[in-house]
Amino acid sequence: MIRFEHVTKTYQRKSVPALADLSLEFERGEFAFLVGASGSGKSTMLRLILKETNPTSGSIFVAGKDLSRLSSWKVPRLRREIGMVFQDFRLLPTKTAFENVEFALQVIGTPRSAVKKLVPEVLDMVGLEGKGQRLPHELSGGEQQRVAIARAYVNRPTILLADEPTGNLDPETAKGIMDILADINERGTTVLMATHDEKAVNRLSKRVVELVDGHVVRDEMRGHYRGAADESVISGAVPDGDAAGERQASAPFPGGSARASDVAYERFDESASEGERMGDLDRAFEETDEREEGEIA
Ligand SMILES: Nc1ncnc2c1ncn2[C@@H]1O[C@H](COP(=O)(O)OP(=O)(O)OP(=O)(O)O)[C@@H](O)[C@H]1O
Repeated sequence: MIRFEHVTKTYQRKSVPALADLSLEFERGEFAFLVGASGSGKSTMLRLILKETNPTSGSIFVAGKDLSRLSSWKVPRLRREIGMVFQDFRLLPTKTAFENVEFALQVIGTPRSAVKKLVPEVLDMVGLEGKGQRLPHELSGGEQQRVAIARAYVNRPTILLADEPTGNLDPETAKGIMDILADINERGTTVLMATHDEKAVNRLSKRVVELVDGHVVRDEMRGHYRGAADESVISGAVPDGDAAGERQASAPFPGGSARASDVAYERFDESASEGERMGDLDRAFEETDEREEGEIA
């Protein structure tokens, strides 16, 4: 369903690759978490799947298509097969919950009769029955994320990508959101979720892929948020060998060895590039202007 073959991605003006020789496959219908420190490459993986940006080298296959061979006019069609959910919801503020979801169908030319049927159905599915006429600011954070999920799922994408969807939510609200994502996965959609939400990962017990500096350091089928190496860091034990030492030095989470200054720099870089990221749904269907990044498409 999604395959990365020796993918390296180096952004312009960066000496270190965001992803380095990454090879990984996600099967149809799978639910996988991407975990790792800020700047480890999780969002870059999601952007590559959406063809928002291109790899520097290597190949990516999504739903049977080699993205490097996908002509630009076919990119919107690719994105129709992929729903996307963000940490900050990205709803259109002047449109109601119903209209936000409706808009996703309108831009792909769905007939009015189908829109009328599908929007209430999906709003019910995410637990928003009776709240379709509310504007985003009249909804709680959890409810806004439900609208965003409804919008991403309304045309039944084969893949749902979620970038820290519970990052702005309290644990109980986050749990509700995770239940919806699990339900969507049960219905056959492949779900890939980048997250720092330890509880969500541990509760669902799905595949966990951990990235450190653009490398996969762990890939477990029924994984937990922290791997065995992280636990040894927390308990103070120092693993033997260079690789283990290096891994520990890059440990993403509390344990005494996370490189706080590096993380801060990465966050700074990210905020600089925030404008390049995918915005509201209307922009999501537009072609990526790779020239802004100075990349060769
Ligand atoms: N558009 C961009 N231009 C330049 N560098 C970028 C861009 N996007 C990401 N990077 C850099 O690529 C690296 C990986 O970033 P990425 O956003 O993929 O990490 P992440 O694991 O998703 O982080 P977070 O958990 O904070 O979302 C970082 O060093 C980051 O600064």
